[in-house]
Amino acid sequence: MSEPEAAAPLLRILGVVKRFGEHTVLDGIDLEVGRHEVVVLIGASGSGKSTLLKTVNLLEQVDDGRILLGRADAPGEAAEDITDPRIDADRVRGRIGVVFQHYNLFPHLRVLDNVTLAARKVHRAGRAEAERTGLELLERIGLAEKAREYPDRLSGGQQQRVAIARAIATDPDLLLLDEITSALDPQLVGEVLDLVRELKTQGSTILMATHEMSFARRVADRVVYLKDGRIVESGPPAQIFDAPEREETREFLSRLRDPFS
Ligand SMILES: Nc1ncnc2c1ncn2[C@@H]1O[C@H](COP(=O)(O)OP(=O)(O)OP(=O)(O)O)[C@@H](O)[C@H]1O
Repeated sequence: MSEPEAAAPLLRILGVVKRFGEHTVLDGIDLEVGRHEVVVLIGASGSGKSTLLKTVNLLEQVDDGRILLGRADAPGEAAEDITDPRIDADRVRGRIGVVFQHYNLFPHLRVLDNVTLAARKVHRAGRAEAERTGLELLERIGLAEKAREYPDRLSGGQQQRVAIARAIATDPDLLLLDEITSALDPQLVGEVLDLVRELKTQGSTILMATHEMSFARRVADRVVYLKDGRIVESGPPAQIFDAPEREETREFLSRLRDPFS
């Protein structure tokens, strides 16, 4: 499918359905993520947030619908149907940076090598070039002095920032962040939040899932409330958190203990 207009969204999720056996986990999801937009998925445990991110990253195959991914650096170029079964999944994954709840850094590799590994594999960058870029990235996230350390010498928040640096080292078109703060002590959440906000300022396009409403409020351009695999409501944080239009959204938020501090 061709997307000639410069303003075409970077990501278009069109009627996506995902079933596990009899259980329909994504029930016709339509969602667009604009260039440089930060879209945050919220919803109860089991509502389908992670599964949606996994369909975009091709870790799960859709049962119906399509997902189109454009190029960040070439807005006029045709978006690619990444759900086309003939697609090279590894190549598509190389266009998408992913960070999960658990940082998944390689414990036997120093911080710098963790950051450069993907860049070297995906882009076949030489060691010297990858290290230069890796050090710049570590500088950007304020961890240059940890470049030669092993991950277990870093706090959880620092490890998660390294995982984010690793995800952006390949200069991906899209970043997927799945519950990246839920394994962190509350006092470490702020430093990860600051980094995500910085990425946003620098123009990254981000689709993320979180249970932390304060995080969603502070970083999202748009918040999407998912319930039972359907989008109930989507809008700017002020709408969703202060004046939700749907009763179901209001009920979900009122059940949460997080007071959006
Ligand atoms: N591989 C799988 N096989 C079978 N069922 C699955 C699989 N992965 C997810 N599910 C089910 O799909 C539903 C949605 O799960 P998902 O992890 O997407 O929810 P979530 O909103 O991300 O939840 P949480 O907030 O707890 O991470 C759940 O009922 C889950 O048990």
